[in-house]
Amino acid sequence: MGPTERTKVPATRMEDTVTNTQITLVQIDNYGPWTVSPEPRREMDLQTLQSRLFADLAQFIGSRDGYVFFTRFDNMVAVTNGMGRADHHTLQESIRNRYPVTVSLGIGVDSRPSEALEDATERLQRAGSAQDSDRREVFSGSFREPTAGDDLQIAHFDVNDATEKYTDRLNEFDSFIQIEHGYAELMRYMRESHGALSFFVGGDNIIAVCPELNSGNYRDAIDHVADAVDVQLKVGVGTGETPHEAGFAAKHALEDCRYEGTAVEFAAGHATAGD
Ligand SMILES: Nc1nc2c(ncn2[C@@H]2O[C@H](COP(=O)(O)OP(=O)(O)OP(=O)(O)O)[C@@H](O)[C@H]2O)c(=O)[nH]1
Repeated sequence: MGPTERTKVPATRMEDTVTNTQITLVQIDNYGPWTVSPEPRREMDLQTLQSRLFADLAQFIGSRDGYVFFTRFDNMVAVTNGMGRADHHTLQESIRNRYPVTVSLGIGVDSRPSEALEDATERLQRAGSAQDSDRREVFSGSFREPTAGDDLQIAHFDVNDATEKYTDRLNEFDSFIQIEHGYAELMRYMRESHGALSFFVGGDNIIAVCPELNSGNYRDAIDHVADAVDVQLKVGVGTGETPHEAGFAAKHALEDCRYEGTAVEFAAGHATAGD
């Protein structure tokens, strides 16, 4: 099968896979002081720099089948299964060559995404503060073996009928509040219950990097958000060796939800033994 093909599989099959997530924390070095040196810089210039840096990271990491999320822009979280030491060095060098700022990279691997991020973060924190002027371009990581053959699980959540309920009825700010409420509740629940990391990616979409979860876990998450803030979600869940493979399978599973009117669907992003 090609790398972007997928097979729809029952949830029970997904529980047999071994997941391991490699997380890279990208942190702009000494950014706070830079934003006010020698005096405060124009806000839209900072916004331009941040969004261009995110776009460049998305291009670089995406072309290697990884995912990156903008989170707070001065710190960004990437899922980098499939990217090794050399790729990370090239990324750091390329930013240094083209931007007025540099970035530090911490890399961690764990079956729980939150633990992988914790490890990645500790590596940077041990080297000094984000605002130490002499802490630059930290590079510290453990990398997942490319031959490990393990999988990632990525869940693509979407608000049901957001266009009809919000976009076509409410002004943009009130629509945004509704979507943000759903996001805040989901991200907290998934983090606290499962060590999953959920990121708002635009529109009404949230992508979560998850450990091995089953369909009951996802139903509980959806029910929790509906009960807490009255936002109705559906989710496509994908597995694969790279974030792109898993995330692309998740998008197809989400289409299956739309087609079948279900709340949770699973798909595998590559052939598994026995297929
Ligand atoms: N990042 C991202 N955003 C998307 C994607 N698909 C849709 N969107 C965004 O989500 C918005 C709403 O689109 P839909 O989710 O298809 O619309 P909906 O009204 O909620 O309809 P249903 O999802 O079918 O219930 C769009 O305007 C896009 O901004 C996607 O795959 N990725």
